[in-house]
Amino acid sequence: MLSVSEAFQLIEQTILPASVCEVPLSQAAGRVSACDVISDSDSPPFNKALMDGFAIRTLDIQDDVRLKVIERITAGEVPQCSLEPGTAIQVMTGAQLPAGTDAVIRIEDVLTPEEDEISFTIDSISPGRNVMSRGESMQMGEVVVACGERLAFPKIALLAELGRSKVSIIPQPSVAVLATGNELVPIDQTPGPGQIRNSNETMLVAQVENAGVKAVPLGIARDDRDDLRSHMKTGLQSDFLLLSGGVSAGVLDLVPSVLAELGVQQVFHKVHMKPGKPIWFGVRPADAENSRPCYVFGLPGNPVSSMVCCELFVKFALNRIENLPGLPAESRKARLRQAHLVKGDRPVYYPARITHNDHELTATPVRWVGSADLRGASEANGMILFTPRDAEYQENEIVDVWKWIEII
Ligand SMILES: Nc1nc2c(c(=O)[nH]1)N[C@H]1C(S)=C(S)[C@@H](COP(=O)(O)OP(=O)(O)OC[C@H]3O[C@@H](n4cnc5c(N)ncnc54)[C@H](O)[C@@H]3O)O[C@H]1N2
Ligand code: MOO
Repeated sequence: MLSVSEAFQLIEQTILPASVCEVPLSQAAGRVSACDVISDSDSPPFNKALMDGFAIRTLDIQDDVRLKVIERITAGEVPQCSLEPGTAIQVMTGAQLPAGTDAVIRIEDVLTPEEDEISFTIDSISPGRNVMSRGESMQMGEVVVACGERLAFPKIALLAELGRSKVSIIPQPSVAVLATGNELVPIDQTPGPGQIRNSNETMLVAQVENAGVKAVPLGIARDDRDDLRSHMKTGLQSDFLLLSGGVSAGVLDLVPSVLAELGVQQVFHKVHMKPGKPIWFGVRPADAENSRPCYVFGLPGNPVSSMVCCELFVKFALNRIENLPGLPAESRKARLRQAHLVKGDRPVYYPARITHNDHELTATPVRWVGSADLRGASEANGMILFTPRDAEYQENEIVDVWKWIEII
């Protein structure tokens, strides 16, 4: 059976990074930049007042003084006067500092703020006080966004400051999620005898969205060739189709054969891991009707199998199409907080609480009884990899972990 690392290699070889496109900056949040962005200007573009007050030249001032106010400049205005000894220019926050001035006295620090004259004490001034110098924040020629960087709101704001109203990005892949199974009912219904709610669909949509990509739920397909075929046809119009259920050895596990009928070529089926062993992956190549390939994951129906396979393989695939490095590269080292015995011969991706403690990560396995135990896994924010071995894993050993969720 395929190993997890062989499965990663096959996914990497099969998925081609998407072509670059140019979009308005307003549509770029969350996307990956397809090029380096180099600043074409200094920021601020001029020496700038950071407080409402009076611009002065500190060198001219020897003692506590009175100065004559010769001009008033608000943000957006350009200074007209130049400073003479014994004068000051009133400035508002954001205004360009007049030539020859090098500090701003805050209006609160002026002793007698009269219409055209001010007085203040020498200790309220020093060169550069309340001033941001030209280029102090950013210099022309600096790389401010690296190719391959995800554009979160701080970088979007910086690109706006730079006037990049259009940016080159890797487009967001489209993802469809389809649950399969006769036993499933929608989550707003009460299951009848032998039935359960379709929790995997909502879970997978949330997981994909946690990776910064929108996913469209397609509902439930019954374990029936015609119903599977018609639902799958819709899903195959996306860049990714995530299926859950129907990939192991049961009489109604029809997913692989219906996918084959629809021209989806199997890349692998079954990986030596727990949970998630029956995972299926394939591709419907681009053809006359479809300009782009569709990559299909048949995720095992057990909720935690689907969850773990999505965290490992689907997220790796999403990163690959966005031309990003990703899992397994994102594994980290953590100190195990309690002894753990691995049963069986498959590497186990075990749900765990990963926390930051002082200067290191620690990992505590949650109480979990297997791939159908969603309640146990719901206490986890990540997973520990336990590779099989005879000896028990000891408390304080260093293990490989993946954090699923950054904020908890
Ligand atoms: N003879 C064998 N039996 C099984 C094997 C095997 O190798 N040989 N593998 C086991 C493993 S491991 C897993 S995992 C499951 C995966 O099976 P399927 O992908 O075929 O999934 P189903 O049989 O359809 O369902 C399994 C389980 O999950 C529940 N389920 C399915 N869909 C959902 C959903 N959308 N939301 C919530 N729960 C769902 C379903 O009711 C079943 O309880 O197969 C083992 N069997
Ligand atoms: O490996 Mo399965 O995924 O045990 O439930």
